[in-house]
Amino acid sequence: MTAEGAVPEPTAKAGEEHVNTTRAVPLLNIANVLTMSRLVLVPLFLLALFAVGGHDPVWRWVATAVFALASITDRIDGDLARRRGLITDFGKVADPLADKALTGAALVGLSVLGDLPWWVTSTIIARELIVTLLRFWVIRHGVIPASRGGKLKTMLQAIAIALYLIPLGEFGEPLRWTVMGAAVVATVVTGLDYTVRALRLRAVGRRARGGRA
Ligand SMILES: O=P(O)(O)OC[C@H](O)CO
Repeated sequence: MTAEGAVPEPTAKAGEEHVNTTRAVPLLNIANVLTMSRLVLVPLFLLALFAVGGHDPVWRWVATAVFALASITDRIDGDLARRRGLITDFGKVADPLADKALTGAALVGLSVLGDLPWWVTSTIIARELIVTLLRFWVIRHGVIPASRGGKLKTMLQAIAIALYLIPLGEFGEPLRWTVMGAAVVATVVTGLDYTVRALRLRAVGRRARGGRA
């Protein structure tokens, strides 16, 4: 990673990984600042979630509001980066990482409080960890940005988590389970898709380097 990020070649299609980078973009730009602010909101969210034993309705609403605010930055930073030409390699790596920190913290918090089964949390965190490791494994060949499926997965996770955070009582159970079920399926399916993308990118990169790793 260099001191500055870069925008993709004009020929690169949106949502596809690419090897080459060209025009320099300052790292300290509004899109990246928003991405980093998502990370700053994670401890604040956890403080609100665990306040007064973790099941106080008022604090659950506060935790939901902080989580929603952090999730909204995910929409805004991506849009700003695209519209203002602020896409950087740093942003492509940091954006999914910030999302994973937020969703990971929320899932573990909900499981610790006994509100969400651990198998859901473990499945999602295992996928996020594997995809992150894959991204770093192939980084010398290029960056794998978030795909449309990955963005949809993150949105489903955020809605499902919000439904668990909001004190809906037992009435909310069917809705919670439906959305969380869809989020788990999207998480696994997109994880497999990224695995294929990483292997393909590595193969192309190795061929370009004459067979070297
Ligand atoms: O599925 P990933 O790892 O590409 O993550 C997607 C991002 O969270 C979308 O902002």
